[in-house]
Amino acid sequence: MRMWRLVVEEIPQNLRSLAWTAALSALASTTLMWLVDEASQQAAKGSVSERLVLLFALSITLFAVSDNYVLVTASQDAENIIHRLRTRLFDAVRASDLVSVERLGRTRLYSALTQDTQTLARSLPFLVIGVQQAIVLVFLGVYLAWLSVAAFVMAFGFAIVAVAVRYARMKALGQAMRDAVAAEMAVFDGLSDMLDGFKEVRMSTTRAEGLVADVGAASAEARRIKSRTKAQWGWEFALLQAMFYTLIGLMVFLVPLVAKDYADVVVPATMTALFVVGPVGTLAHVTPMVTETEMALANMDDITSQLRRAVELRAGESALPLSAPRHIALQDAVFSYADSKGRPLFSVGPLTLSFQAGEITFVTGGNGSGKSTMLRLLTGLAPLSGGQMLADGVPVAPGQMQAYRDHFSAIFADHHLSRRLYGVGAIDPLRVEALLERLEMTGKVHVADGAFSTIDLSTGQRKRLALLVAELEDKPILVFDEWAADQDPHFRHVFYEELLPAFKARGKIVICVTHDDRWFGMADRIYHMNEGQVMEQRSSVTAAMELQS
Ligand SMILES: Nc1ncnc2c1ncn2[C@@H]1O[C@H](COP(=O)(O)OP(=O)(O)OP(=O)(O)O)[C@@H](O)[C@H]1O
Repeated sequence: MRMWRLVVEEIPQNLRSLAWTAALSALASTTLMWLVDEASQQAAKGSVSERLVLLFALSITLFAVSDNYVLVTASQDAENIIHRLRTRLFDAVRASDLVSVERLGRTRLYSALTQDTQTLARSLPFLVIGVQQAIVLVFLGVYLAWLSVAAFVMAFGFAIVAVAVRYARMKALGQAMRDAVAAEMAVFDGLSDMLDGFKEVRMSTTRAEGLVADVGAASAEARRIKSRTKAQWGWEFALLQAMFYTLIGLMVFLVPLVAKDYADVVVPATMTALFVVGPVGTLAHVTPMVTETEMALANMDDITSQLRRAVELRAGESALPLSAPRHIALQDAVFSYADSKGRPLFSVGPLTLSFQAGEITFVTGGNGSGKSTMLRLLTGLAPLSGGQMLADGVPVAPGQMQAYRDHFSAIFADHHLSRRLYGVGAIDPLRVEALLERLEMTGKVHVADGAFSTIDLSTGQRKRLALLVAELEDKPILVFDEWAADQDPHFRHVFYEELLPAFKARGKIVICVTHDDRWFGMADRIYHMNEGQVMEQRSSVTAAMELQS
């Protein structure tokens, strides 16, 4: 059972104290039941002793204190477990490759981090209570068996049937619950579409209607499945209550037929049966949570292991150092996107390209020709399925991949700008000021406490801030994927004629995906891509000859 394994692995230090306190709390509730029984018998004979009252008060205190400890510890442990699972998931995402993360999709990752962790937070404390109530049942069972074996067989035969029926029903509902989760995911997908594409949705009534209809249908499906399962729960709940009354009936009508002493056996047995009802009800309530928790854990395990598989393929990536290269290249590099069944979709290669320090290389090509895919390979974000990656003429070893990636500052077409300037070390305010001025962003944004004052800016302005971060990072290789496409003509000019040559003069390897043919003359080398293949249109030799002529 995943749940048990998780608890044993994650919170071994509290397991023993939890078990002891749960047993103590169970002992206190059983003592309470026995005291009620004793007190009623004493009351029937005249008066109740003060000792019983004192014991009663002590048992209640013990019960309250131990129950509180169990609940608080279990809830805190649940949060600890969730924190560790989340951190593990973050680490797995971080260490995985881009293709695996894209294949999983945002919706699945979000739902694991929200819905599944919520299920765990809700159910883990209840499951501990379930264990505690099971201990109460054991104590009650011993007491009942001591009173009357017949009463014990009736009560516990009944309890086992009640919990088993509930568990079997929940197992049968497993598929329905999985369908409900799938429908919930479709709702999440629709919500992402609506929020990410809010402008597009707002701009078209028919698009908005289509989207809302789809989300509505998914939500209605989730409602239909959940209502159906809840209707069944309703019936089961009513049946369970009816069974409890039947149990009391058995105690008062059947037990007297087999027990000799009515006052000493039937009354306490009926009382005990009444106390059995609570724990059995709790167990019946908690049992479905086992299925829910197992499903949530299975989903989180599946996601983590999918990501880990990608990590294992590239095990030990961050182990070896790699000094800043002056020359990088792809040699006969091959890569294919694959669908969920592993069938190849778009392929690139074999690609052979090289990039030199102190040179500007442009990569051109039509939409969908494979430029961004080539950049993913060159930057080590997607794994090569053939060929190799060279740094200073030497193949980059698997153990050097992270060190290799760390030499890049890349601004991809879909660049994400964080407000905080992560990983740039100590920030020199004067240098930041100068950079903001150079990027013509003075007065619009400033940097304070390691963060931009705002990133609510235009797309072009955000890309300028990304360039500022790249400047601060001062890495030897710079990659710009259609960076200038979002800039105005004036700043395009600044980019191609001032910023790129400045990077080149500082000995950087500059790689630029661009459609701006007006500035093709600025490149030392131009590669053109077409349907996943590459050809060199201008080498550094031809560029030098062009300059001379
Ligand atoms: N994550 C992905 N999964 C499957 N196929 C993909 C994925 N990303 C891109 N592709 C496919 O790879 C092909 C090349 O895409 P790529 O983004 O590399 O082209 P590009 O030259 O950069 O295009 P553009 O100029 O439009 O940005 C496309 O036909 C696209 O269908």
